[in-house]
Amino acid sequence: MPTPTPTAAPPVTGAAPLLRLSSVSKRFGGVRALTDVDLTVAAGTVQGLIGPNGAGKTTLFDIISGITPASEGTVHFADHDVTAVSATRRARLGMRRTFQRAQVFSWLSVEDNVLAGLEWHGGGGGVLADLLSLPSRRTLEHQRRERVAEVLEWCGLTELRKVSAGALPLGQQRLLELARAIADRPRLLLLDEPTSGLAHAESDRFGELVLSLRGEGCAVVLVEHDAAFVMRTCDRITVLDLGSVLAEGTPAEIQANQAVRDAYLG
Ligand SMILES: Nc1ncnc2c1ncn2[C@@H]1O[C@H](COP(=O)(O)OP(=O)(O)OP(=O)(O)O)[C@@H](O)[C@H]1O
Repeated sequence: MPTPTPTAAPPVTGAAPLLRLSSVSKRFGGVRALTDVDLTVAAGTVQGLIGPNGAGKTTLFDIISGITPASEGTVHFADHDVTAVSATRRARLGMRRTFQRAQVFSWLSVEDNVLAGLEWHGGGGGVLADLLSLPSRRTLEHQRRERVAEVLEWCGLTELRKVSAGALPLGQQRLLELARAIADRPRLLLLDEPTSGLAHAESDRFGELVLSLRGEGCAVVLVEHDAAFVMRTCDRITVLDLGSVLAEGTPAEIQANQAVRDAYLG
């Protein structure tokens, strides 16, 4: 069956902020990695985060996802103050993240990788329900399998579903990581250098999938070094330099910003 081409829907406008960072700073000993960073991301929009090496992008991602605590400032997500909330709890609220180095369970099949993205809600009755194969458990299992099939089709991975994830080339591992991240319909997706190491066609496809997610109301924040990808995929862009926000605006505004050109785009 041919893979359906995801349609790039327009951004959802007028939405309340889903993610809001206020005056976030981060120190590592004597190193100031971030200083007074504000960031607001609405549902159904794609926000790019760019800046030179060492600007603080990864640190900001770590703070948003809860891997690293901020030294100062607050993080609000989905109407909750999550500043002091664990990464696991943030994930339960609907936050998902991919990493600079694609992280897949290499020993599992492609479809089991995506299934793993759904498993963590628990099995509706636990081990006992499994042992007794209760109808509620069978229904849940069926729904999960259906969702996995849907996501694999959407990411163009259906024909590879039985293949070990570790045997996939990088481009398909990135798609698989995305498939696992979106299986549970996240509200916010954080993508760390999603096109790194991808061929042009793969990166184009990745961009289409991101725009399609946006059309479904998912907010996406992406750190990316490929400026062309950022310009065509993002609704708004935040430029970090030396740990501070240098500029924020639409791709056109960022492209025309002289300070940004000097510091980053050249
Ligand atoms: N765990 C740490 N301990 C000490 N310093 C750190 C730590 N993590 C990051 N830094 C420093 O914080 C600053 C920001 O680093 P960060 O990795 O967030 O930048 P980046 O924009 O993601 O860079 P790149 O584009 O190279 O990935 C750098 O000066 C870095 O050396």
